[in-house]
Amino acid sequence: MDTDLKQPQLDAPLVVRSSHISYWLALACIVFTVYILRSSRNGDLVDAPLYKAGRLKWMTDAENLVRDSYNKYYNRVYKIKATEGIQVLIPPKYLDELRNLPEDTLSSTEALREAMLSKYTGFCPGHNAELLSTLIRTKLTQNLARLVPQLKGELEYVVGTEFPECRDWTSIKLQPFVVRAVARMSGHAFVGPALSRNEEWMDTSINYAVHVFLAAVQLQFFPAWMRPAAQYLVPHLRYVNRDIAAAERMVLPILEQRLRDMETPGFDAQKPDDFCQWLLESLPESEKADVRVQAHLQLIVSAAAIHTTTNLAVDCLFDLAAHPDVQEDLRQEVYEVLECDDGWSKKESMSKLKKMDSFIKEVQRFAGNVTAFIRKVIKPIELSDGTHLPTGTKLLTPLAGICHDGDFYSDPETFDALRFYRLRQQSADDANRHQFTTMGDSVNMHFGAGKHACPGRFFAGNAIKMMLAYFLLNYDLKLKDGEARPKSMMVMMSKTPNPKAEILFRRRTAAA
Ligand code: HEM
Repeated sequence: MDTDLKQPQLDAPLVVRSSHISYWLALACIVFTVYILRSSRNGDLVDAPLYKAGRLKWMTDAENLVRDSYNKYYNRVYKIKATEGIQVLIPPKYLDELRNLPEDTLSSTEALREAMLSKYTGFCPGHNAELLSTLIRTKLTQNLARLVPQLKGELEYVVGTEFPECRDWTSIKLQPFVVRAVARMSGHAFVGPALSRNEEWMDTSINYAVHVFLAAVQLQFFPAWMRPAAQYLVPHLRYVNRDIAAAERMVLPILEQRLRDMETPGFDAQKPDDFCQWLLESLPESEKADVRVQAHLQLIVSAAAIHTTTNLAVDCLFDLAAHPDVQEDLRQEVYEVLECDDGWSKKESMSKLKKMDSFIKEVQRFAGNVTAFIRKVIKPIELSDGTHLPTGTKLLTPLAGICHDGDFYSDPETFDALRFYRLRQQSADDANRHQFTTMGDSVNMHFGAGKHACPGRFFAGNAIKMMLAYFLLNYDLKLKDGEARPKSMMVMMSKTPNPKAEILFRRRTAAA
């Protein structure tokens, strides 16, 4: 039986449906093709070998090119000329020299501003960037255990209202459902329950990132000198502005209510525990009540959280469907940790899901992004091998190559769900070193490195574990007959699960 998800909300005009996404991706590809066929005049001042591949190939096959170039120039600094001009690829052995350089020497913010054309798209948290990361790292991460029952409630609600019953095996297009589930769960933690179930908020928080990305792609089509005028020709910039206006309109009453409540005696004892409240307590006095600041930061945090977490959750569900034996193993662990002895309400439960943690990390090794550590050189840098990186150089690490390097992973081409679980058994140090959220070496780069490493990875890890646990307890999963695990899609350097791919679900109680 093939069933499309029951999603009345998809009729709302602001939602980017998966067919629309395909349309815009196709448009983006055409625009980019024209762009890359124009000759690039990017400076090429770094003395390192250039890996040659057609720029069109970079648009569709970047993963294989990164892996091939990594192996070809093993342990050496090299250059590629991809869709964004010349970029310098840094192998793991040089990352220790770079990861902790100050922002005024090697900048993550500048690299992001350039890639997202923030001058036009407005996509940048600006002077509140550090505050944003600090609040995620402290308030959100410290509250994870307390948030579990609330997020579980959101998950049950979204499954109850939008997921088919699946009495028998039912084919489900997964990505459109998961993105809404993740948006609800994150919305609860970010903007609070009053807005997290509001359809317009859902649409806006999901679509803002897509609109920014597509606006940046369209703007790239024009040379820099034309952009001040060309910005008015870019339809997605209008959508971005519309998202911002909608967010401000929706956040305003929440903000006003909070400000009134904060004047009420006894408010502290029952104050809401969400990003909106933490911002109110931490923003500079002049910005606390400024709805433009609050709404913009809410959109930025949603953009950072929703699609990244969705992609990995979808990939995990695809891999569960492809590996029924892993389903059984993980289901048993979930049952023991969460279902017995009221585990859902215990602080340490999510970290006790060690097999699942290993599985998610292994899925990310195969399906995660192909590059990481996007940086721009602000002051010239000299690497220990003598390579000179002048001001303006754009850096990346070849993550897809690192993830399949036999020096770092035994039998690297084999998907081994319990690989990191076993490594964790080796010693107390290893128990910490091989967790999904662990960083600090030059190999675990899926969450970046150094000061700008992803502060939201603990929240993402928890949300994904909850979702997998919920599906394992309540459903069996399998691939459609005769089909292989759905392949990821490459859009320039970004890798995403196929938004149209379907797998089969059957409710376990119905099957029993
Ligand atoms: C599986 C899910 C996620 C992945 C793969 C991911 C990945 C990343 C990566 C690669 C970076 C750049 C790090 C660097 O360049 O060093 C980053 C930055 C960031 N992420 Fe995540 N992320 C995820 C989920 C989240 C979530 C759930 C949040 C919010 C709760 C979040 C908030 C941020 C923020 C604010 C930054 C910017 C940090 C800074 O520049 O200081 N991310 N993320």
